[in-house]
Amino acid sequence: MLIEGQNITVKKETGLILDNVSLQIDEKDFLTIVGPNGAGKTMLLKCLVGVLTPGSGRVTHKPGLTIGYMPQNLLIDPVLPLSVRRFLSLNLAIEADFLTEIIDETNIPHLLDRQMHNLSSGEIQRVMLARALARDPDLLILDEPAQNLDISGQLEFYKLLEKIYHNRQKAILMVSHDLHLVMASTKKVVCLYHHVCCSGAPQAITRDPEFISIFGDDLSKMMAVYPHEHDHDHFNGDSH
Ligand SMILES: Nc1ncnc2c1ncn2[C@@H]1O[C@H](COP(=O)(O)OP(=O)(O)OP(=O)(O)O)[C@@H](O)[C@H]1O
Repeated sequence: MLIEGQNITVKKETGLILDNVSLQIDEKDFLTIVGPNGAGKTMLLKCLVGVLTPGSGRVTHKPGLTIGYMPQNLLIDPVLPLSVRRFLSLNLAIEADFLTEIIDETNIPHLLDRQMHNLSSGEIQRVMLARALARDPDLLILDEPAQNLDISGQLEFYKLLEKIYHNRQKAILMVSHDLHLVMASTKKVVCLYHHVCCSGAPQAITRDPEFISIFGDDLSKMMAVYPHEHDHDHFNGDSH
């Protein structure tokens, strides 16, 4: 077990945001949290990371757990000069060889001398991912990492994430609205709407009545058809 959240409850003046949410992340898990806007996904990640203390409930970390957290938004002061190179090592003691490995893996060597506030959304996400990886985390936590990217940027980012997952064999916990794009790599999906509505393997969850009632039948069908096992080879340019 890497993180165990038990009966996490968060109340704000606006109402009950997390209601008795329990969730466990194990080694090598690839877990994606889905849910409508305002469902409490970011709040749950913050509780699990430990930057927010829930009103009640408990979060337990494996002793010595290292987390690489990639938040939803990075606020960079455009007046303050901050190069990518500097951003990557800010307050971190990293071995040069390891940093170079990560820079290559996330395909950002050409960005090192650029200013953070001049990067495109896709470039920022790769740099943020590199920064999260620089701590050599046991668990990578990403909050809607592809939200500002166009469809090809999303595909590219999730492909990179899948490569990192396979290369490093570390756990990933992610909030994403792009379940159709991460179905193939995600091992488990948790559908959150203030409480855990349903959870399970992505193929199974898309048939769950609670999931369908939240996301609609069309989306569920779209996701359900996306992953399919290949029991045949492709010839003649057939690319399905
Ligand atoms: N500090 C706060 N005080 C009061 N309410 C808050 C606070 N932070 C978040 N909320 C509210 O809690 C609810 C859940 O917010 P959260 O950001 O966790 O949702 P989310 O599921 O991540 O949404 P999205 O998909 O839009 O990012 C929202 O209604 C939000 O307005």
